[in-house]
Amino acid sequence: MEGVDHLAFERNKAQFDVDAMKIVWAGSSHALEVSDRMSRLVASDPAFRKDNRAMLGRKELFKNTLRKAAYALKRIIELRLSEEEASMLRSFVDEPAFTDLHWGMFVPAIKGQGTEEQLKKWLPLAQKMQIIGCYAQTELGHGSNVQGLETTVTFDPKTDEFVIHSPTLTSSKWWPGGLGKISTHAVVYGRLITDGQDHGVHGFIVQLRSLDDHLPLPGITVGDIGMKFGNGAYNTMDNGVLRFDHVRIPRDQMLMRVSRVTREGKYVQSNVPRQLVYGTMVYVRQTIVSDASTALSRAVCIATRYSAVRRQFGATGGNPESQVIDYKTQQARLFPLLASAYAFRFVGEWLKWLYTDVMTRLQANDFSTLPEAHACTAGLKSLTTSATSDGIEECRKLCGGHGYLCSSGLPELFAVYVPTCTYEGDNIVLLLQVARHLMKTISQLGSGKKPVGTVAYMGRVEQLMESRSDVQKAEDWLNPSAVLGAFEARAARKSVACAKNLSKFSNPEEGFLELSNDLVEAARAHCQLIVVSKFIDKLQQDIPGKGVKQLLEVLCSIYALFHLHKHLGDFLSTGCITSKQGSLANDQLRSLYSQVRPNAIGLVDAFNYTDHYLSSILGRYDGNVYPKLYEEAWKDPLNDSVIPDGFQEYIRPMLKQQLRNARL
Ligand SMILES: Cc1cc2nc3c(=O)[nH]c(=O)nc-3n(C[C@H](O)[C@H](O)[C@H](O)COP(=O)(O)OP(=O)(O)OC[C@H]3O[C@@H](n4cnc5c(N)ncnc54)[C@H](O)[C@@H]3O)c2cc1C
Repeated sequence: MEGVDHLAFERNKAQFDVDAMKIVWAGSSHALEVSDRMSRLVASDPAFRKDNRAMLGRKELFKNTLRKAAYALKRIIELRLSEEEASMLRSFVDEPAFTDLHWGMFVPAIKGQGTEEQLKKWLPLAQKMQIIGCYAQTELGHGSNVQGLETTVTFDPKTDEFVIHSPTLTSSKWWPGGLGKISTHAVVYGRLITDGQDHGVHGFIVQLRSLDDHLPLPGITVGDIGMKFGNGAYNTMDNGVLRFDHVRIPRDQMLMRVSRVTREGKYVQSNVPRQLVYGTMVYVRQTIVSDASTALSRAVCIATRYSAVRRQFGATGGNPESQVIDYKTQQARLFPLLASAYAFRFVGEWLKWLYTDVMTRLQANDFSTLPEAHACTAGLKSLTTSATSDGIEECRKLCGGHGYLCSSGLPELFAVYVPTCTYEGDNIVLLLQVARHLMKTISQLGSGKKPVGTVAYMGRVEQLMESRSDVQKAEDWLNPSAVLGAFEARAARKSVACAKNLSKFSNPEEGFLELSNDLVEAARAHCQLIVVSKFIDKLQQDIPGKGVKQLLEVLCSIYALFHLHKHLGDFLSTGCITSKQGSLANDQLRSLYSQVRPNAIGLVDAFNYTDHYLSSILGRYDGNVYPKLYEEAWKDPLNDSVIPDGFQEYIRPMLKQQLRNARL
């Protein structure tokens, strides 16, 4: 039935002001207004259709992406959209494209690493898309280990140029998005060599293709690296391979904000501190954390709506069967993910603040918070993207068999999302960086250096090593200080245990390698503490709207207690809580799930996603799932004919026992 809201009875159960929650989710009334307007603009324009994406061949799929990118830019210009509106519009088009790397990596790299003159020259071209850029760092042989990159960039003082070369097969650039077929330019990372001396890896702006006929420039071999995981998904992106054969670029195309090469070929550090470039990394990782909340909330929205529609078992006395959302096991899998989506939203919001704070301090030559900010963005990127990838897959399972259909929207969402665990820093490598920071923090405690920011709790390490939770009944776990105390003690104790074990090794690096699993766990505990504490901080703010704050408190407790329950071994083995207190936390969780249940649909409606953006029959706003699933099946190309192509040649001979004579 068209026009009927099959989930109206669920929406009526909500005990809070959904519109007010929409504002909290969006970040402000203004952000909600813009995102609502942009998402509707995209949804109502047939040019942005994407429901057929999983069935398109690679070439058609890719061409379609190019058309959408060009059309989006046309609309942005026609409607004179602001930068904020344009970026929202692009995100609602919801198709990975070369533009993501252009805006998300190429432009920020120039902004972060270029001099004033370079900004003046390159940014206007990039902003109008008169040039299209990508970010070419990773090589076939090296990704995580950036210092292992092999591309050479040698200064030639005779011509005042750099010569870029790929000396080995493994030095081929491999993976950069937008590189394969589209980018005209790239920020290329290679080893800078002047006068025979290797100065390590630096960034250079390199033109790859002609701006007239798009052919690769002399000495450049470039192409796409091939199909990737899933249907549709990230195959809309032209991840590329690139080789240089002694390609020459002018000297002023080295990104020279922090170091430069003079006309005479001298390598000099500028008076701009090297740490400034870390600002870009903090920015990029902060957007990845915000995107994690978006991807997870999409999956959760689909799984929650479908769980309210889907009924299995339990029909009694002529009543319908039970909605699967009423099963406690379904709630215990789904609601922590719902809570995580909100938790990641708020930690992402906080990271935005952190980025501005870091930048302000950097401008004032204050680098004191930088190592901490760097470690914390690395850790949060790792934690949120891993949890989101696992969460999307869990949502697919929560939707049973139908979740496996592309029309559920979940397989493509998963396939698009999972590489986030790898790019912008492999998640394990990042946690190891966090662990290094934690170990350094502990080693400096004795020297009187006060830990700042998210490691400030380490300053109370002596007290945290001794503390005991005073939880006596289940409701005590609703007290934020009880939760914080347990998470801080667990994180501190895990780190201290690692530091103690490390000190037994005569060679610290050997110890670090040997203990890396424990170090990763300590880093994870630290990052979970950050998410919990930022959620709690958010709740200290004035949050208007009937029942909004109360529900957020419920979600915050679910996030914390779910992790406490999941990692109970940590909390018990470090002696932060007793097994009785662990079991009280579990009791409290059950009660919290019951409080979410009537509000579940309202809480996912608050994400304010259009059906176009969700692209899921199971997650339709109106809950009209079955007729639409049935309709969708008939659209599959296999159903174009009643008898499939291949029947006469292969199946008929089988049925008629004539395989021996068949031409196979
Ligand atoms: C979809 C996608 C898009 C990408 N886009 C771009 C782009 O636009 N530009 C670009 O330059 N690059 C891009 N990349 C490349 C990406 O940044 C790298 O793949 C990433 O940095 C990981 O490096 P790697 O592939 O070398 O993995 P590896 O480092 O080889 O990882 C392999 C395994 O080794 C483990 N490992 C590695 N080092 C350590 C260690 N020290 N200790 C313990 N374990 C370790 C890892 O955890 C992992 O399990 C993209 C990648 C993907 C998948």
